[in-house]
Amino acid sequence: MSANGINNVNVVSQELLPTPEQVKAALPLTAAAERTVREGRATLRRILAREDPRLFVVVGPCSIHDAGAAREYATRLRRLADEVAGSLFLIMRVYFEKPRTTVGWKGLINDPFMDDSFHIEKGLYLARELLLYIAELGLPAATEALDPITPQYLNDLVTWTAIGARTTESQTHREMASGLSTPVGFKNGTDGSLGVAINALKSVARPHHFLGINQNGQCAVFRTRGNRDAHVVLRGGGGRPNYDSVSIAMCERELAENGLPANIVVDCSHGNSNKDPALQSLVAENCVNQILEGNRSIVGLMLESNLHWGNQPIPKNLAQLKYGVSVTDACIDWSATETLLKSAAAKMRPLLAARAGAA
Ligand SMILES: O=C[C@H](O)[C@H](O)COP(=O)(O)O
Ligand SMILES: C=C(OP(=O)(O)O)C(=O)O
Repeated sequence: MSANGINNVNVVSQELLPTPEQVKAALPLTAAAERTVREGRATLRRILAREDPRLFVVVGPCSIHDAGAAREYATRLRRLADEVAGSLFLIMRVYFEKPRTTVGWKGLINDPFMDDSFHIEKGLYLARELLLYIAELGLPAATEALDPITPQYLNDLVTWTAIGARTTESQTHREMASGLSTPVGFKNGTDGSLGVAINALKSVARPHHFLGINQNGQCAVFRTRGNRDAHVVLRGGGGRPNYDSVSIAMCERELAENGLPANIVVDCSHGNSNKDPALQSLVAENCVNQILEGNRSIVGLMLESNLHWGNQPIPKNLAQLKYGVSVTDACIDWSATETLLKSAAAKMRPLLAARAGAA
């Protein structure tokens, strides 16, 4: 506490971080990684504009806690992405920041060693290193932007950004997203409310003026153009799913009434599967069937998937951690992921061929 008891009353300590420029100098964007990001974002924009008829799928672990397991997952997903590329555009979920309902492990950046040592500097380097590896594989990455500063360290390696259900209503996150260089998905609220996401879309498309840090780590006023590639992510909530055709039609109507493009991503996990991973494939299948029956607004899906099924609590003795198993929400395993995505791709193929023929 300061001597006068006025400042820093509740602050225990502060330490300086390397600037975004310094972290990027240590782990620079390579030509191969840049190509992945540029092409990935361009593909997404074409999907959002209906110039590419494929469905994009954000698929991967609920959270990254083990960079080695994430690399193995990325290598497998890279191969699968090629196999299904005719119908699906796969983007790996690479989530480093976890918004908690109350408290809990807040992700690899916040506490990379999962032992309450909170080595945030190490977390930033690990996150950038992993994103670089994945981009160099030629696999686009998606992440949640939770802390408004971290995109300055990482966003050049990201293809799609999420704003989570707990922060969609936050002005800080809407402002930050208005300046992001990626397409951005806003989740509906945890109570299932769509209104907060619609308001977010109306806000994020506009210019904003707000505070942030620049690449040199200095405080700066940012003036943004507005993000025109924002869309809603339906994740269910309040005890009810919202991926069914009635919910989708209601969302389409809300978007139209607010002059917003009819672009909807369905998160097959969270409130849409009542956090039961076994239900994710039913949700995905239902959405694909809606598309086959004529739906044109569902442009993307999200799946929580890992090398192995389920989840595990973080043990005190980290040697007891099971490899490739989520430490946050329960995930489907690799074999279920492969089956689900191959089946979705096969079902979509004739439709895309018919649409291509008609064009
Ligand atoms: O996706 C992950 C979780 O649903 C989110 O971080 C909230 O988790 P919690 O309710 O366990 O805190
Ligand atoms: C936290 C997440 O989801 P939501 O914001 O929908 O709860 C997530 O996707 O990791």
